[in-house]
Parts: sequence; C-alpha cells; structure tokens
Amino acid sequence: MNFSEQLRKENDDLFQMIFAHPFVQGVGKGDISKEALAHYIKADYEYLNAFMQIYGIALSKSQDREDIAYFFDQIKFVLHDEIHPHRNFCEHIGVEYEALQGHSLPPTADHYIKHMMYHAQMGSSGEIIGALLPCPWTYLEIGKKLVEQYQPDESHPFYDWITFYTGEEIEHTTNELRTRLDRFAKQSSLEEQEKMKEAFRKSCQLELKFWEMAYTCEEWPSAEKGNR
Ligand SMILES: Cc1ncc(C[n+]2csc(CCO)c2C)c(N)n1
Repeated sequence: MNFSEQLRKENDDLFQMIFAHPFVQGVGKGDISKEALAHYIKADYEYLNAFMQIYGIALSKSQDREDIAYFFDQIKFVLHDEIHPHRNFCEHIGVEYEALQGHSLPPTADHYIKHMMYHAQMGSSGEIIGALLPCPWTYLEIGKKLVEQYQPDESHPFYDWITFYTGEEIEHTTNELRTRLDRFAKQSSLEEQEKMKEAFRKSCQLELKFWEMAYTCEEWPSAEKGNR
C-alpha cells in the first residue's frame, strides 16, 4: 500500500462522516435551505481565493519544472472553472454570485485557511500537499457517492455541481497530488511523514466541519447577533 492509500484508509472514518453529512445528503436530494447554500458560497469563494494563494506558495517552493507547471495549471483551473459549481448553487437560490463575494470568513473556514497557510509557510512541499489533498479528494468521492446513491439526471437541481466534481479534471487533480505526495513521502524521514499525515487528517476534519459550518450558518459570537 502506498502512502496516499494508507492515508485514505486511516481517514476513512472522516470520509464516511462527510458522505453522511446532512448538507452533502441535501445536495444529493436536491433539498438544502437557501440560507445554508448562501453561507456555503460566501465562505467557499474566499476559501478558493486562499487555495490559489497556497498553490502559489507551493509553486514557489517547487524545484521540478513539471511541479511548477502543475501548480500553475491548478491555479488557472480554480480561477476559471471552480466558479461553475458555485453558479449552480447561486442560480438555484436566485442570488447574484457577486452579492456573495467579499464577505468575512466564519470561524471554521477561517481556521481551515489558516491551517493550510501554516503548512504552506512552515512546512515542506510534502506537508503542503498533505494539507491540500483532502480538498479535491473528498469532493471527488462525494460526487461519485451522490451519483451512485441518487443517479441524478439533467433535471436534478444540482446536476452541474455533482457532475463537475465527478469530472475528469477533479480526478486528474487528485491523482496528480497523490502521485506527488507519494513521491515526497518516499524521500522523507518518518518524522516528516508524520507531519504530512497530521496535515492531511486535520484537513479532512476541517472539510467535515466546513459542511457543518454551512449547514448551521456558523457565525462568530457577537453581542449584536445575540449569541454571546
Ligand atoms: C471547502 C472546500 N473544499 C474543497 C473544495 C473543492 N475544490 C476546491 S479547489 C479544488 C481544485 C483543486 O485543484 C477543489 C476540487 C471546495 N470548493 N471547497
């Protein structure tokens, strides 16, 4: 079993909790509240901006020209293509995409971005990839799971969202990151591999918490909102 297969196995508990989460199941059923969808897009728009910046840091730490090309392509992909699933959600709730941009991050999204930034700034290339990989990998498997469970057709309200994440590009992104993680793991000490594992698990945990954040419309405590 290679390193990424081992990580997938060790974190299967979190993958299963993600598949069963009511927001994810709501995407499959085509039934999620407007508030939860808007909360998700507001946070995810900022999350994607941070994700591109982190790819930029990974690019700047790359020695290999193919790795540079890969991170460059992924920045373009997130910039130009990841907006499609967002637009699907926006159209469903009848809200302009632009109205959901530029909002401050709720606690969990803030935590997730800072967790990735930490590994990007402080860690090795392997550690950065450990922190980034759960993002495409969990979405790829969510998409596949929802297709298997609900067999959505074009009349499904979230057909575009689901088929985007089962698409070749996401599979390619996941496989390319896995190949790189496996390569870096082979060159790393056991201590370094432990750091890669920790970064990966925490990102899986934060993926799960991100769904919960959207589902519960999580906010920072403040006297104004009466939730001190
Ligand atoms: C919280 C959160 N996690 C994962 C994704 C999915 N995603 C984000 S960037 C990217 C491509 C990576 O090259 C993918 C698949 C998301 N939208 N929001």
